[in-house]
Amino acid sequence: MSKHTVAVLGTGKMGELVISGLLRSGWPADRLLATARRPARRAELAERHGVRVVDNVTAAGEADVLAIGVKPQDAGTLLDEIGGQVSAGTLVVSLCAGLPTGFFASRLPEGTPVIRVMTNTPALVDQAMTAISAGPHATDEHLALAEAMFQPLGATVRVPEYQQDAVTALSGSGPAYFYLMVEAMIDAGVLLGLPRQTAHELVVQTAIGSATMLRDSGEHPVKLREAVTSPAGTTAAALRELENHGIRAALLDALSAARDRARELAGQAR
Ligand SMILES: NC(=O)C1=CN([C@@H]2O[C@H](COP(=O)(O)OP(=O)(O)OC[C@H]3O[C@@H](n4cnc5c(N)ncnc54)[C@H](OP(=O)(O)O)[C@@H]3O)[C@@H](O)[C@H]2O)C=CC1
Ligand SMILES: O=C(O)[C@@H]1CCC=N1
Repeated sequence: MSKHTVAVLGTGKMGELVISGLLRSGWPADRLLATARRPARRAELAERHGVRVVDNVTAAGEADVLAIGVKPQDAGTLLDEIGGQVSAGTLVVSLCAGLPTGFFASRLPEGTPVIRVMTNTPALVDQAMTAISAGPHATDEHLALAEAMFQPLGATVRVPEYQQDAVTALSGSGPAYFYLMVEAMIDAGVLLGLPRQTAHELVVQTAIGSATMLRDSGEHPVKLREAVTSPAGTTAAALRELENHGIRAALLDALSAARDRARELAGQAR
């Protein structure tokens, strides 16, 4: 795969995760390019990762894989800038929430292959969940290349593009839901009189243990929950309160809102 040159256009949080993950996986730094808007950010990226930071037009002309790391609202402007540099031999990989591959295809030369990817921030620790969809002109070879780029960052799955807004709601935004839960549990521990640091340690290790069991035991979460829930015990008392407060309904509404917001972002992008 190292024969390809990857440029990340708009290297913010996600773009930097892609670059650092590729470097950790052994991708040669001289086959990576980054672009950024602010001079301070450009200098930071060059110093931190040893990659060449160039302007968007240079990157689009030199690289044969363009990873689009800007916010959905900024993608149209970026495509206007680079459109003339892109050829049918360039693979465009969008990291953007909401934007369909057609958004890119309609602004790039006819025949440009486009792939849509939804990854998440645990890429920082090589535990990302990345869903990959083929758009116009993307072949199996292009999908394999996108997979090779994201596999070092964690797990990958191929999904039909129509599922990507739901994926975004579930795993793209998902880390934030878990962090909110952890934050609230730590506060609850403090309310019950535990020192904050102790509460933090207890909750984080419980989250890691629970996640590891979910992944490694092969058991359904219901079974794992039942094993914790003793008759007339403490867990049942807590779960009743969570249900009283509508935790399931809250999650159904929250994820629907995230999915709807992804659609709105697509509608608003120019
Ligand atoms: N954060 C997350 O958990 C996830 C985000 N995504 C998607 O990833 C994309 C990036 O998100 P995220 O990394 O969080 O956002 P960031 O704001 O951290 O990164 C976007 C970067 O793009 C830069 N930028 C904007 N316009 C240009 C341009 N014309 N040329 C060069 N650089 C430009 C911005 O520069 P400046 O800082 O100077 O404004 C910024 O550094 C979004 O489309 C988002 O939907 C997908 C999955 C998860
Ligand atoms: O909040 C967002 O719009 C981005 C996309 C998924 C996670 N963060």
